[in-house]
Amino acid sequence: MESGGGMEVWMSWGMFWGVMGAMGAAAYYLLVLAGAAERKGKRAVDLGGGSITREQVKSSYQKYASFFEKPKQIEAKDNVPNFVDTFYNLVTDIYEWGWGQSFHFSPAVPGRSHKESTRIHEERVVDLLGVKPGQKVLDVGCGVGGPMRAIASYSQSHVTGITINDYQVARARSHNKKAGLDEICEVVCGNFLQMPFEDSSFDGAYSIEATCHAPELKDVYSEVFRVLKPGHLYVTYEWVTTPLFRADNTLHVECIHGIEHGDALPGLRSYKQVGEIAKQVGFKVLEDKDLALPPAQPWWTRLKMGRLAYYRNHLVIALLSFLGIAPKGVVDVHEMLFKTADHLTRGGEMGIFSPMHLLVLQKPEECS
Ligand SMILES: C=C(CC[C@@H](C)[C@H]1CC[C@H]2C3=CC[C@H]4[C@H](C)[C@@H](O)CC[C@]4(C)[C@H]3CC[C@]12C)C(C)C
Ligand SMILES: C[S@@+](CC[C@H](N)C(=O)[O-])C[C@H]1O[C@@H](n2cnc3c(N)ncnc32)[C@H](O)[C@@H]1O
Repeated sequence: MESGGGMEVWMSWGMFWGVMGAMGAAAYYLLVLAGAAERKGKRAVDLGGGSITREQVKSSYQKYASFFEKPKQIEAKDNVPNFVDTFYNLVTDIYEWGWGQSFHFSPAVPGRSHKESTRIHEERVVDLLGVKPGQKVLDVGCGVGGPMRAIASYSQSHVTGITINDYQVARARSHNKKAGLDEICEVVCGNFLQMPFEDSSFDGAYSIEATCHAPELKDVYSEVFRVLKPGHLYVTYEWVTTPLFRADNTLHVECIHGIEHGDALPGLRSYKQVGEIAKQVGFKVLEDKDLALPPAQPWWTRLKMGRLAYYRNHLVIALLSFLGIAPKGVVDVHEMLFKTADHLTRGGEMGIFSPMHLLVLQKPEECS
């Protein structure tokens, strides 16, 4: 009897430590190892609220969400840069953790990884701009500088990036230094609607999925026009609705509103509008086409394939938040991203939305 009882105790202790060990390993995997698209970059335990204090994350998220309540504050033009800055405080860490240092989409390239496809989409900008080593290039809305580093090392040009978010400036500078590119990559905190640069001072300019945040596209295009040297080029990848979008189709409208809500957009423009605005500003339009159209492979497959990982990420974030490691509001922010991933995927599948409408624009030579 006694020895049987001893055996039971021994077995239950064994099971206890076994379960504890398994839980510890699972927690280590979830919290430390898993989920980082860039393994050496952000880790789940480092997720924060950008320049916002931990305590303010929840209220900042609520403030962000309230912009879309009626009457929509997002419609007041002057509020937009501030609202976009708040958005990037909330999402920058999650983007880096779950996507990488390039905050944009790219067409899937058969046989290539996401990282390689991203790089190909970025290097295409250099090929289109035709910039030479040592020339000065402007990155309009640079994020944490993934594209800037790829473009600078591919072209050996000097790239200056501008972003409204000072947390991104710090992240981008730190990444530039780590990559040994800080001599040719510079980052400035500022508003691309009023840029702190001299007239006609850049040999080339580009924007990747950034100008969609401008309340008036003509304001940012006019600024790029001003700072670009005459005869030189501006390449932009625009978020637009495509010719398949129907304003009288409820499904389409809901999908586009979902994209606007989860991505801090004051209102998506149509593919037609972007080219027209460029012309109004004075640019010569050299190319105007949707890079998402076949034969390009779908850009949204990466988003769709990630679904399982997003559930795991949600679990990790909820756990970290419960343990007081991640700020409370991060769960809400992640949920918002979760929903927007769905809207973006549906927009891609229905063919009503593109995040890569290409414009190659030239400032006329006679403009001095
Ligand atoms: C150009 C913009 C951003 C484009 C993309 C970089 C981001 C758009 C949606 C983001 C994401 C959605 C789902 C997230 C997921 C739930 C999370 O677990 C991990 C991060 C995501 C994959 C996240 C990553 C970045 C996006 C793909 C806009 C804002 C103009
Ligand atoms: C989706 S991110 C893209 C970043 C980068 N182009 C990339 O592909 O990684 C959009 C960027 O535009 C910047 N942005 C939005 N509105 C801005 C404004 N008014 N002035 C300066 N930057 C702005 C954001 O801060 C962010 O860095």
